[in-house]
Amino acid sequence: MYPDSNDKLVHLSTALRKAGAPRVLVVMGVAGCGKSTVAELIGNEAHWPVVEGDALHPKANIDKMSAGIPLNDEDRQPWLEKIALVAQNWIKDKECGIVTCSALKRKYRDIIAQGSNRVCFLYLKGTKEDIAPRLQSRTGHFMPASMLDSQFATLEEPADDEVMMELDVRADQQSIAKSALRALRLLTSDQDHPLHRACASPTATVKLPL
Ligand SMILES: Nc1ncnc2c1ncn2[C@@H]1O[C@H](COP(=O)(O)OP(=O)(O)OP(=O)(O)O)[C@@H](O)[C@H]1O
Ligand SMILES: O=C(O)[C@H](O)[C@@H](O)[C@H](O)[C@H](O)CO
Repeated sequence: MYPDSNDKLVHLSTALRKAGAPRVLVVMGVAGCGKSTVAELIGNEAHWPVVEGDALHPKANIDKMSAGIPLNDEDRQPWLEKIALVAQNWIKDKECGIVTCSALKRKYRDIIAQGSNRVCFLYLKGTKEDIAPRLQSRTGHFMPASMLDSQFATLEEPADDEVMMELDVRADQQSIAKSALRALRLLTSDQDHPLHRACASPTATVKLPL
């Protein structure tokens, strides 16, 4: 059993527990679930670089989403390939890094991971009711809140045989990031692993969702 089983915010897949500590984190989930926020917090704490996946979209995709039209597989293909390149370059160079990407379908995640079990998806799991208010109150972003239905319709939640960790979006962002990093660190006792660069306090408290 996963050693930190008291932490209700995280759930590790069997594939992740088998694979051990990853080198690349893909923070995934529907629009507005908190990918950029959580990726930045983990990146700051672990001293890993963060790439914002939205910055890799072709302009046509941004225009389409801004107009309230959901992307299709064909639209997403070149974008996913760029994200895959970012992830695979880190692995090839024996580096670590974090990239944000909605990665809504399993076949998208397969494109990114390219069969590597060093790539771990951090899935920010929440319901429409949890996430809609965040999108509605967010300003200055191209993604209209009206797109949330299509995001959920497209979403294929990652399964237990994928290298992934589920995180509960109902918690505050600091707790989510802290829980994720602590769980990842427990996957390796090798203190030279880049996950241990900035060690979190083992007694850090975790705020549970209401
Ligand atoms: N755990 C959280 N609790 C409350 N609010 C949060 C949490 N995480 C993020 N937020 C807020 O929700 C909004 C959406 O977060 P963020 O932009 O990080 O999501 P995202 O998944 O990156 O969105 P997108 O896919 O549209 O780029 C922001 O205003 C952010 O401050
Ligand atoms: O796959 C998709 O439909 C898109 O990538 C979106 O999810 C956005 O990139 C992003 O989340 C912006 O809000």
